[in-house]
Amino acid sequence: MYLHGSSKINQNGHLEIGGVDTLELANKYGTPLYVYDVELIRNRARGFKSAFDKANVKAQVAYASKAFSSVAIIQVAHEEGLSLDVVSGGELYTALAAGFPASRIHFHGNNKSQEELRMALEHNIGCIVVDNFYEIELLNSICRELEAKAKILLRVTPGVEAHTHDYITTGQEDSKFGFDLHNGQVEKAIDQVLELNSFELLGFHCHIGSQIFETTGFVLAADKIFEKLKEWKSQFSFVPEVINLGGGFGIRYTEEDEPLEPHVYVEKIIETVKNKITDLNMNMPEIWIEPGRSLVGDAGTTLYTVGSQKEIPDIRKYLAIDGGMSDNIRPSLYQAKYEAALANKMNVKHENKVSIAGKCCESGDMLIWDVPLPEAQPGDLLAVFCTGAYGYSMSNNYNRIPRPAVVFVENGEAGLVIKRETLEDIVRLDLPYKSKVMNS
Ligand SMILES: Cc1ncc(COP(=O)(O)O)c(C=O)c1O
Ligand SMILES: N[C@@H](CCCC[NH3+])C(=O)O
Repeated sequence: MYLHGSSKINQNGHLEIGGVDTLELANKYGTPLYVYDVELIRNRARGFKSAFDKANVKAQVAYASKAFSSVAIIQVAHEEGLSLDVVSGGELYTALAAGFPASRIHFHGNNKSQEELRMALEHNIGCIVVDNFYEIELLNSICRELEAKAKILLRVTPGVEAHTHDYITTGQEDSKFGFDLHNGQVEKAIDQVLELNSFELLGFHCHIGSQIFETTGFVLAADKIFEKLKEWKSQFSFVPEVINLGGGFGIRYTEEDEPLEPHVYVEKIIETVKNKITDLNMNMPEIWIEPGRSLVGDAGTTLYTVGSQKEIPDIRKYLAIDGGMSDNIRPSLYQAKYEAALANKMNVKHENKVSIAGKCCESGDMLIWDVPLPEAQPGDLLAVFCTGAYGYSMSNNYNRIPRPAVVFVENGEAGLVIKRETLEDIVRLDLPYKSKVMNS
């Protein structure tokens, strides 16, 4: 059994995270419960940051808050000196509510609304990552109205796509994001933004995919961008201050995954950029990266209470838990794989294969197929590991199931950071039809 970060088996044979017994957590806060190992998040953040510091390279490590956004995690990101990537007014609002410095917030998205762009400008955020021609027009008109100047990166699509273990390079990448690097779109965008007073162009951004286990894709993407920088230097007399190579660094969900340490990705990126600038006789740009999953993914564990079981002789045993695709949609959406254990029976051999079913009214609501566990009883506590990224952030109220609570643990202490939704919350936004008709 692989235990991440500070997780261990304690004297009672229970799973302990951050020095806290998970049974105590389940008793106190109920299940399903997301538990985050804060020390592990801090270590990951320091792994990325210190690799830049050691090389004496100016950098920003921006936490991609889509992986898990809440006031508390953003406060931790701030404490660790990270920057922040947001992709919506909601994520931006959360960041501001957490007191995150606006100057270190970067705003992404392929269809930012007028309201979102206005909010970003009014708070004078650090950078808007402009995605398309419509956004150039829209942002320009809002900048004029507010008499503001926007610091921007242009998002480019380099034609490198990571498929976790390998890469394809395509002439013209089929992506909804960014300006294509190969068909003149980027040149047209640079030309437009350099002409307009509304913009201060800092540089370029690209993101090649997620859950990537090698450095090859980042090197390929940097190669392609730097090839172009040479042309743009003579064409526009423009040399970027910032190159943002996105996120996508992989983590270990199961034994099939073999991620690299954060510093390995960073060192390779620095080496590549340094070689390129020497070739081009250019100053070293600031390097920005945007890890999401690799900061919070394996720091998250979901605790569930075991309920019903169904055995189909010679076929399969189903074990149902008190959550499912409403709190973790990744298995249904991406056939994502996870490992699990019975948190109250950690020293009992995990050797009976069972399949973990959620409680939603959907046959596809299966969390894990064929996972080895001890003989389980109703009331046992199931821990599903590595659920910290895109778990809570993609949770939903399917079947009107309230979303779980979230707890942070560190140094033997636990703190509730997101309350469990209640049944009252479920109907909070509902209005009776008849009275609405009568009142209107
Ligand atoms: C633009 C951008 N930056 C950063 C990320 C974070 O990716 P990950 O969570 O894989 O690090 C994503 C998501 O894939 C993204 O689209
Ligand atoms: N939500 C995806 C990753 C999306 C990355 C954001 N662009 C996942 O859970 O793996």
